Amino acid sequence: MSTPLVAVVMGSDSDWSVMQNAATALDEFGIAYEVEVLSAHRTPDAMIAYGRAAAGRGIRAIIAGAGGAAHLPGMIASVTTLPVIGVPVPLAYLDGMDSLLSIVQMPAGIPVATVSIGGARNAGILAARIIGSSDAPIAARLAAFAADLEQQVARKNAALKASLPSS
Ligand SMILES: Nc1c(C(=O)O)ncn1[C@@H]1O[C@H](COP(=O)(O)O)[C@@H](O)[C@H]1O
Repeated sequence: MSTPLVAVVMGSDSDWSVMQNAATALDEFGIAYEVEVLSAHRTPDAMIAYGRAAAGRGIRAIIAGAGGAAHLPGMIASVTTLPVIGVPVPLAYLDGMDSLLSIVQMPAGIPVATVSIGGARNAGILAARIIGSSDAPIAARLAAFAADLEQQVARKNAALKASLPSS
């Protein structure tokens, strides 16, 4: 197994149904990652130790997802210089708005790159872009991925037009 380059962390195992989409995206780009449940609220000492050690272990980006009072992404960002991508996880109440606002409104100096509510797939792709900025094979896979998306739109556009009565 290759050394993980990305850490996918989450406040609870209950976040996995959302966060697994980040892992799937990383798999698609062939990027090794590790997964960890950590909580700024429930396991503060372990969370800080993990954040402090991550860069030294070769991790290059951290994806952190949490729901509700989502302090995990910001707290992890405060104990590392690695880029941190925050994923607001929607819970039963407030539709994830509480999580989004908890993650996105960071004080200047400690950035968290926040994706959309439930947007773990984009978090995985953004981490791939971070790795790809200094890794030519990953950058090539990202370019091929973007070209494929473009072709998909062209195909759908053609199918839509062909389905119109005037066609
Ligand atoms: N927001 C946080 C943090 C944190 O920010 O440190 N730790 C757990 N949680 C969140 O609590 C929610 C409910 O957790 P449980 O399902 O375990 O009760 C999860 O979405 C988790 O991310």
